[in-house]
Amino acid sequence: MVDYLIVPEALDKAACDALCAEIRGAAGRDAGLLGRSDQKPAWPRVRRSRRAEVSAATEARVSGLLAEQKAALERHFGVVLGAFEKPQFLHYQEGDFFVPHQDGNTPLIHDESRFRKISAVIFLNSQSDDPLPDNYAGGSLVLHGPYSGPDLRIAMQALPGSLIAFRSETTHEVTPVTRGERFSIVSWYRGTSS
Ligand SMILES: O=C(O)CCC(=O)C(=O)O
Ligand SMILES: [Fe+2]
Repeated sequence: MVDYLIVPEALDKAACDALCAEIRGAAGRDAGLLGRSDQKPAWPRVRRSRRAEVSAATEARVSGLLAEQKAALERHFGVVLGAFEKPQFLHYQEGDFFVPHQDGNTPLIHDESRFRKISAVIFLNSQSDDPLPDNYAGGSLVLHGPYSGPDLRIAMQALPGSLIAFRSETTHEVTPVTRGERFSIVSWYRGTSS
């Protein structure tokens, strides 16, 4: 079993469309690992996507939304959460991907990521095999089963505006985008001790 929560329509369609347009037009750079900018060259075999620099107003709006969701996530996962990290605004183009990984909260890696308890992803546009200019194919967010059921794979349905939350130690990946552009927002809620 994989423990995850779907919050439908955390953002409405108009807000999603505006965010996609802003991300597409914003300056950006390769998204590093752990959001670090000191990894040069980028890690093209592990992850390929662009992290956009959106306006302060947009970032504040999304941070407000993440703050609003905190209580529901605490209830669902049975954890007490502290602050969340600065949201990242991601743009994947054809061929972009993120290999299977964990975002944090694993005992093996003693870095900043150990403070992450819950990962949140907000989808901003739709995945569909029916080609339309604002949707994409491929680019599935897939959650992997735990040690007790490692073969399990759960592909999340990308409905614009829905927020997906899962424990940060859950292995997950973004499969390569095969058509179009994919837009998402990610952030991580930390525990209370950091
Ligand atoms: O873009 C996504 O759907 C998820 C990205 C991700 O897994 C990450 O940034 O850690
Ligand atoms: Fe991730």
